[in-house]
Amino acid sequence: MLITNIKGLVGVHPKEKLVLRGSEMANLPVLENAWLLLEDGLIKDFGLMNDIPPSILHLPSVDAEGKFVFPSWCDSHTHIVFAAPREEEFVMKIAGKTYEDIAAAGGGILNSAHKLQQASEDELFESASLRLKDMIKQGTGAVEIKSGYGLTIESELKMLRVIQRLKQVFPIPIKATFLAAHTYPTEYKSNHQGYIDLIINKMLPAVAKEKLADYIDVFCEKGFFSVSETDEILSAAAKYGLKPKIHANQLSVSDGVQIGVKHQAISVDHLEETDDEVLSVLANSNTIATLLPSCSFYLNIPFANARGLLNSNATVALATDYNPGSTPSGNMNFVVSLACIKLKMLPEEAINASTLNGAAAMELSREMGSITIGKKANLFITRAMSSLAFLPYSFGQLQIETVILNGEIYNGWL
Ligand SMILES: N=CN[C@@H](CCC(=O)O)C(=O)O
Ligand SMILES: [Zn+2]
Repeated sequence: MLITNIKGLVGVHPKEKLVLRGSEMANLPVLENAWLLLEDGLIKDFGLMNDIPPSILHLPSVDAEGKFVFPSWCDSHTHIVFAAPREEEFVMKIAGKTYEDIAAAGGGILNSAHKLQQASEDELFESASLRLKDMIKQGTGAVEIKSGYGLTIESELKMLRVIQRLKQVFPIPIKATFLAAHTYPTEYKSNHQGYIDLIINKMLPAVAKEKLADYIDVFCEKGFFSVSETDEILSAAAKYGLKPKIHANQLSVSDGVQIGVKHQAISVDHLEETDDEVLSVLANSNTIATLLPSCSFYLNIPFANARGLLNSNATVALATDYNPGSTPSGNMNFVVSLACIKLKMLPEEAINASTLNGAAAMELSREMGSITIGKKANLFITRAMSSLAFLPYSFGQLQIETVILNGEIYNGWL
């Protein structure tokens, strides 16, 4: 497929650029008045319309006059396998209850776990597929999905098998993360070590045997998993080659970021509570700071200090956190808008954080995240737009006209 007359071909990073940090993130290379050639599911070549080789002019082509072509969004933090939404908690929040109040009253993650334990693998697969299709239509072309609503060995494995089926069926790269350490099941409320032993001695070997996970995650937070409990779980997971991507500093300052960096986490995610120590630990670190501004928006909690992280030369990615409790939305376009409006990221920084750095937060940036020859042809074409900044500016409005996956137009066929 040939795409011609592209007003702006966005994110033409060189092949060797696999992640961007600090001030580099403001550099988003855009080729104006360009063509793009896709072949065998990959990006084959691109250039300026003035120099288009006559030998390719006969190929079937899409005219993108006035439009921008972006690499697909890479959403590196989601929980899209769940049995039921939780809009009753939404109403409780409007009436003044906090996320912690709801969790303490048996709502929250335990509520989702209870419902998921009753659901069949097929039901979970169907509902997660619908969510994933919606995300793809909104421009997402690679995704990470976590377990963590099972909390028993059977149900955690059930969730991970659903993610494995999604991997087999969907035409986009998917990474699976094992998050049994999401909260303590009621029966282990006063026996934390009992649940940790279950994770370490029973769940981890079973997950590893079936090769069901790419990463390990822990919700390191007051009232959930302490820093030393997180340390113990990450050490055990390392024996199975599972690298961490952890939840840290969402509701309070802890040493969650420090413990993640100690274990060479791929990413530490949330960081709504970003103190100076977090900034200095992540400065120049290889661990990516993944920010989830639609979670802050929905829960009315602080927004992460993205500018502080960028000024500290950290590596910042953006993701949705799509889940039924804290972020019932998988729309990366909205995340990019919020990053500009609330995190004060420039459009260029927010787009890099949602493409190349999002891919890096799933160890996918050799194949995804930029318009680079040889990468997967997962991309989208916008409507005609006046400029690049129009996309985040027009928040809540879908500017995507055509989604292309593996070099083919996606029609929501699945
Ligand atoms: N914080 C932990 N996990 C999810 C929320 C889970 C839930 O409320 O169901 C999050 O990332 O926000
Ligand atoms: Zn999360």
